[in-house]
Amino acid sequence: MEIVTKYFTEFTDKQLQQLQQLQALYTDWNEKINVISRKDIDSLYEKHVLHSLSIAAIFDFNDGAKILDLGTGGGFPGIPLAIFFPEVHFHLVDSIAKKLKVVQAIAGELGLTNVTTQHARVEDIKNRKFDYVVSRAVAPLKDLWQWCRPLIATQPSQPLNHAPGLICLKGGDLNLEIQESGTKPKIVDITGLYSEDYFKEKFIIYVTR
Ligand SMILES: C[S@@+](CC[C@H](N)C(=O)[O-])C[C@H]1O[C@@H](n2cnc3c(N)ncnc32)[C@H](O)[C@@H]1O
Repeated sequence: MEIVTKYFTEFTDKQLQQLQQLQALYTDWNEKINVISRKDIDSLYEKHVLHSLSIAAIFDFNDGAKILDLGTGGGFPGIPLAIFFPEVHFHLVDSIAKKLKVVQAIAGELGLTNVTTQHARVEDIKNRKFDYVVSRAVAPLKDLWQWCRPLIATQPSQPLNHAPGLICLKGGDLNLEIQESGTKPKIVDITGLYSEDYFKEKFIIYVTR
């Protein structure tokens, strides 16, 4: 938890309480339904919460913005971002129902009223538009962009701080993946955001139309 407040200092008491609750909630739920690898549970705040919040360090989402978390798994990056941005709406989607059961329960126990969930393959979602799609560790950029492009608003409901698009967390050498995606993303190296080794060669990839 201290590792989060070392870098993010503007939390309200309510947000701090929600962040504090995460360790116990994930530990409990993970014993019933495995959503986080056992070795990662001990580094929940570093590898999952801080990594998810790197999006908040770069993007200042407007109140009222609508965000889809594609392949949220156990709720990353969606849950930490929903804590950080209580006025932004997060729709957390995954193709595995039991993972969403955990996410729904955790969002409920945290009292997050800005989170909804949907059990679906994202490419099957029709007639919905979002200002942004966020995603971590789900698929190659080519697939992510193909799946989410139809879901990204061309006419956002309000002026946005950043153009609508896909914002994904990725690591390692991404040259080939980006080349194969046919996109020209903005690449933000987040290594310098935090001093922990885990963040070496970690990037935010931002694709707009
Ligand atoms: C490796 S997990 C990552 C989970 C989470 N984003 C994280 O970083 O901890 C990938 C997740 O993406 C989901 N997924 C993969 N393809 C998907 C699709 N087409 N639509 C919805 N969910 C998908 C899987 O079910 C799985 O839960």
